[in-house]
Amino acid sequence: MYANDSKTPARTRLTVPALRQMKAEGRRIVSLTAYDAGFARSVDEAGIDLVLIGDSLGMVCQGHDSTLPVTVDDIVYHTRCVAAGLSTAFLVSDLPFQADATPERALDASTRCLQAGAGMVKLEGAGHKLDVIRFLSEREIPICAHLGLTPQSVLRLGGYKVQGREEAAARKLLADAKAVAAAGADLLVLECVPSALAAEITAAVAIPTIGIGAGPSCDGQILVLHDLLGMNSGHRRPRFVKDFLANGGSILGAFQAYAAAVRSGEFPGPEHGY
Ligand SMILES: Nc1nc(=O)c2c([nH]1)NC[C@@H]1CN(c3ccc(C(=O)N[C@@H](CCC(=O)O)C(=O)O)cc3)CN21
Ligand SMILES: CC(C)C(=O)C(=O)O
Ligand SMILES: [Mg+2]
Repeated sequence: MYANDSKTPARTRLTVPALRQMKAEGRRIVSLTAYDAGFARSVDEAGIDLVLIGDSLGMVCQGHDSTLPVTVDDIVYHTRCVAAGLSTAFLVSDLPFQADATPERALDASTRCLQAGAGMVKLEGAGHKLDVIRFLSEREIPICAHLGLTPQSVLRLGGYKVQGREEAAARKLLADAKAVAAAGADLLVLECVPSALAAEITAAVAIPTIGIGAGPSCDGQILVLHDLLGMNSGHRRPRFVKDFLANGGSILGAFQAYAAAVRSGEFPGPEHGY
């Protein structure tokens, strides 16, 4: 609809090589979650580079207190909805809890996500997930790894806490980041890790890093849609969240303000990091 508007220059769908090129050129990758076509259209119009169908939908759409209840069917449904609204942004689908437990299950779930319109799937962790990343990568499935605070591990972590604060944990995270890249990951989300560690990891890997609560030095930033719109009511607001609707004036204005703040390096500020 907007792609053919005479006032807007024609834009084409971002690709995996284009994302890597953005890292090389120091252009920040502006990312946001979305769960339906209406918001996807606005996100696209605002020029957001990457949209994630996050398993955070279990919390913000379904009302659970973790991401564990989310199923592959849920992710596929929301991927279809978002894909119907997007024309430019790169689309990534989260593999939900245990959909990546074995390479075969992950291949099955990933195929469904890509057939529903995603261009990449995301999975949490390293360890045995390195085999999964290798398996998918060898089968030409683009993969985003996710390290630091991995919400699907909440039962063992005992809550949503910053990861990699101690020296040994920081070294482990850096080694895991290098390992997921070597296994074939194309992108890496770093969630809730000290800013200095995220900067070190970003410099150490060739693939782009996308931060959430990981400071300003990542190659891109991501937020949960509802958080950006100030809709985190009922929960204590994590430090990395900023309400862009408060001064954005409209939903589209909030997305544009977020994109501009990430591209200029103004967001995240020191107060949003650890
Ligand atoms: N709405 C929403 N936003 C998110 O960012 C998000 C979800 N849901 N659901 C899945 C996970 C859970 N996330 C969270 C939730 C809480 C904190 C949090 O309160 N963090 C503390 C850190 C405390 C510490 O260890 O120092 C903070 O104060 O920021 C962080 C990430 C990120 N993801
Ligand atoms: C916060 C992002 C990275 C995520 O995994 C989600 O929304 O599920
Ligand atoms: Mg997720």
